Amino acid sequence: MNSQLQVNSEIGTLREVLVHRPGPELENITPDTMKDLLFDDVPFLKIAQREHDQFTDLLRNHNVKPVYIEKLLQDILRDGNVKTGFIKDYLAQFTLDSIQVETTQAYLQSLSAHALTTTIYAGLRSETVGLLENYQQPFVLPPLPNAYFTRDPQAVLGNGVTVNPMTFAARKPESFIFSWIVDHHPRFQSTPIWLQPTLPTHLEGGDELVLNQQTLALGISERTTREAALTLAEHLFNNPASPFETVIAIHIPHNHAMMHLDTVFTMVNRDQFTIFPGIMDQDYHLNIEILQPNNKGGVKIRQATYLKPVLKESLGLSEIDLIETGGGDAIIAPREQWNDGSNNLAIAPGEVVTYDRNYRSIQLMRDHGLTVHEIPSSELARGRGGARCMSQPLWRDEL
Ligand SMILES: NC(=O)NCCC[C@H](N)C(=O)O
Repeated sequence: MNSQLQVNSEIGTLREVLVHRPGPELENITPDTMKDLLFDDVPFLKIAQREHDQFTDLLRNHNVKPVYIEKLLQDILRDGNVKTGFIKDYLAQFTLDSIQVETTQAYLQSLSAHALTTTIYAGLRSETVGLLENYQQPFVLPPLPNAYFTRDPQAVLGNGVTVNPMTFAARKPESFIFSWIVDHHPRFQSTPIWLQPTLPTHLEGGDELVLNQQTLALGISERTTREAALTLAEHLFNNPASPFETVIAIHIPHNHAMMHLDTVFTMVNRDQFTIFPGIMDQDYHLNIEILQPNNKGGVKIRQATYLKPVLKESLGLSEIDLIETGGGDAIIAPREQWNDGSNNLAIAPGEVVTYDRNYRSIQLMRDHGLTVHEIPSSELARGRGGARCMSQPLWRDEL
C-alpha cells in the first residue's frame, strides 16, 4: 500500500497538517493546577478558539488541509470493540479505585463517540459520574489542555511516526490517544512506527526536526534525553524502511522557556534558520553530537562545537543564514523567544506562519527575504507554544 504520510523536510510545501481546536479543557485549568498542566496562565477559551480558527483558516487559504486529531479519535471510537478497549486502557493510566473505575467506565461507555471524544480532552469531573467531589481533586479524569500542541506527542518522520514517551504526566494521555489512532485508523494503516511511548525515558516532537530525507536534528532538552535520542537513532538506522542516515543531536538549556529545540531553532528555507542566540555561549559554542550508523547495528558519535559547519555539511550548502530572534538584543530576543518568536511553521520554502506579537523578529525575517504570515496570539501563547508547536505535518511536497 502507498504511504499516506510524507515528511522529508521542514520546509517542503505543506499539504496536510494534524491540529486540535482548543476546547473546554482550557477552562479546566485553575491557578492551583496551572503549573502541573504546563500553562503559565488561564487562557480565555473563546478568544483562544477564535485565534486557532484564524490559524487554520490561514492554512486552508494556502491550500493546507487541517486534519483534526479529535475527528480521528471520534472515527475510531465509532467501532464498539475499539471504544470498549480504549475506555478500559485509558482508565488504566490513572490511579483510580475500583468504584471510580466501575462508575467512570459505565458513564463513558454510555456516551456517543463525539461526546466521549470531547470528554477525553476536557477531563471528567467526579460529580458528573455521581462520585463525591473533593475540592483538591475535582477530576476523576484530568483535562488535556496541551492537546492543541499537536507537534509533541507524535511526529511524522519520512513516512513513519514516533509515538512519543512524554516527560510529564499532563501530556502522557495525548500519546496514548495517538497510539490508538495509529493502531486503528485506516489513515495510518501500515505506517512504520519508529518509536513507541513505552520507552522508559522521554522524547518529544518539538525536539524532532526533519532537515532532509536523510538527516534528522534532535534537541537534547528538558523534554528529550540523550539516551532516547540514541535509541531513536539506532531504531532509524536499523530499520530498512527508514531513509535516515544521520541524527544531529543538539544540546540546549533545560528550562521551561526553551523546553524543546523548536522553541529556539526552526528551519524556514533551504538555507535559512531562525535561532535564539541564548542557546549558545558568547563564543557561539554549542554541544553537538553527530550520530551515524557504525555498521555493527550501533551508533558512532562525532562531537562538534559550531552549528553552521554541521548544517552546511549535512545539507550540502556553502552558506547558511542564521536569523537571530529579536536581532539578538538582550531584551527583545528573550522577550520574543518567550512568546515563541523562534517557533515558526514553514508552509513552503521561505514562507512561514508565526505569532503577530513578535514584531521585531518578524521584521528581521522579512529583511532576510522571507514571506511571513502573522496569526493572533494573545491567548494561544499562554500555553508556551507557537505555530510549529500547534501543527504536525502529515504531508509535505518533496523539495
Ligand atoms: N513544541 C513545543 O515547544 N510545544 C509547546 C508545548 C507547550 C506545552 N505547554 C508543554 O509544556 O508541553
